Amino acid sequence: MSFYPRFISIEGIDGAGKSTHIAALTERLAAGGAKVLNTREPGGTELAERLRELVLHSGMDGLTEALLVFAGRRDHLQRVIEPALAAGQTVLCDRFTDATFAYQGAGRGMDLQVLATLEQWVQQGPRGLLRQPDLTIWFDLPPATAAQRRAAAREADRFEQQDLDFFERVRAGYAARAAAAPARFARIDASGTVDEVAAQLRAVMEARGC
Ligand SMILES: Nc1ncnc2c1ncn2[C@@H]1O[C@H](COP(=O)(O)OP(=O)(O)OP(=O)(O)O)[C@@H](O)[C@H]1O
Ligand SMILES: Cc1cn([C@H]2C[C@H](O)[C@@H](COP(=O)(O)O)O2)c(=O)[nH]c1=O
Repeated sequence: MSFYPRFISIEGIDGAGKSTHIAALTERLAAGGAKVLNTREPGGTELAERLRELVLHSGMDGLTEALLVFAGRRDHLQRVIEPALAAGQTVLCDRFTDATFAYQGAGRGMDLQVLATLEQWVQQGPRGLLRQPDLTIWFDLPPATAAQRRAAAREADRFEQQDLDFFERVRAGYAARAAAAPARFARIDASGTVDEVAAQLRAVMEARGC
């Protein structure tokens, strides 16, 4: 059974093309009558944006990264995401917890059970339910292609400086999360042209009634 998704996350390895399509996705949702809140992780609140700066630019191990992104997520959920959902808004979030399982879990080798415990603690929603996106759009791209696109676009942060093996593991981490939650995940083959990727995205949204 499918239902109108109000909490939507966008995922993929760095350079997969998420940012390129978020504005059009926002417009589509708004044209359908949704009041859209655009946000991102790490980040989304003043505190979480400060943690983002540390995670992206200061040296630390995988556990420290995970603790900081989950601390930021807690603040983000409490101050921004839960109030927006309670007010009937649609939340469009550039990355959420699947990124932690992919980057800190698969990429850095953090124990997935530890991440699952942190996820349970941090994402307790109303009535004790685990807060998860209703829909996760995964832009899937081979790491070599993503690296070429990034190189042409901008200066690399701590994650973007990682080698192709790291991004192969991160990609596999996303694939594992998608396999574990097939109803929530929609995979987009991001290797085509911008127009081809946009057409896939439209098809995903149509299939979800958006
Ligand atoms: N389908 C495409 N074909 C070729 N280039 C693309 C395509 N989609 C995006 N790009 C380009 O690739 C670069 C990375 O795209 P974008 O910034 O949208 O990725 P991203 O997933 O948001 O990355 P990050 O998560 O690291 O911020 C940009 O220069 C963008 O113009
Ligand atoms: C949420 C989250 C993110 N990351 C990493 C993934 C990216 O390399 C950066 C964010 O950069 P973007 O350009 O905004 O996509 O942070 C992570 O390692 N763990 C997380 O939970």
